Amino acid sequence: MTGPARPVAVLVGPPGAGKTTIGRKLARRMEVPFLDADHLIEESEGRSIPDIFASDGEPGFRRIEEQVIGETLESFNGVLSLGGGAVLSPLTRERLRDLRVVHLTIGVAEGVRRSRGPGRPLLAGGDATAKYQALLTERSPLYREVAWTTVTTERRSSGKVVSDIVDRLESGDPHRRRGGGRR
Ligand SMILES: Nc1ncnc2c1ncn2[C@@H]1O[C@H](COP(=O)(O)OP(=O)(O)O)[C@@H](O)[C@H]1O
Ligand SMILES: O=C(O)C1=C[C@@H](OP(=O)(O)O)[C@@H](O)[C@H](O)C1
Ligand SMILES: [Mg+2]
Repeated sequence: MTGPARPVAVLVGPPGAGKTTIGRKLARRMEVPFLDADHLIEESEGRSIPDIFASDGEPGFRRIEEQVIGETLESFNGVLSLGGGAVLSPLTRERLRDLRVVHLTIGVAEGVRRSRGPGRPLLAGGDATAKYQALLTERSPLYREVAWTTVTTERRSSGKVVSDIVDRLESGDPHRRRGGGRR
């Protein structure tokens, strides 16, 4: 008997940590499908993320995000990358419990640098570093709460990061370090 399809891995972490980039490469490496929650939201709404923030505000965006992630987690069997703020929802955190959740980390300076541009309304305007730092302070405990494993992307190529994640998923050991076994 087979249970319901479950995601192979779910990627969480702050903006610019590399969830979308690494998630796509991880899926390719593992030969499973890839989905990005922000893309699913844009598709189902027919609007861009900045447009949704502008017309519905952050609370409106969070409601849509929670619903889209919930639906996807029920049926999807592949790699799913979430948006950086998805873990703010207690219901989403509950739904992530017992899944292979990969927490990608990044330092403030590099995180800010990688998150520049019009696509991320939460960090637009004002002091991006202060905003990013505040966001990390609020969310770091939440990322840690849902994480099965944690991997840094600071000064590391996406290929290396993907290899680490694959090693951990395949061995079932969330603390496995490369070099200690199969490469
Ligand atoms: N390991 C990495 N090293 C350097 N740059 C990266 C790395 N991973 C992602 N990036 C770059 O950082 C930016 C943000 O990546 P993205 O995958 O959109 O992050 P997220 O989805 O976590 O916000 C992109 O320009 C991407 O090319
Ligand atoms: O951190 C956040 O609250 C957000 C992060 C974005 O996704 P990425 O983390 O993929 O940039 C996107 O969901 C939206 O702009 C809100
Ligand atoms: Mg992303």
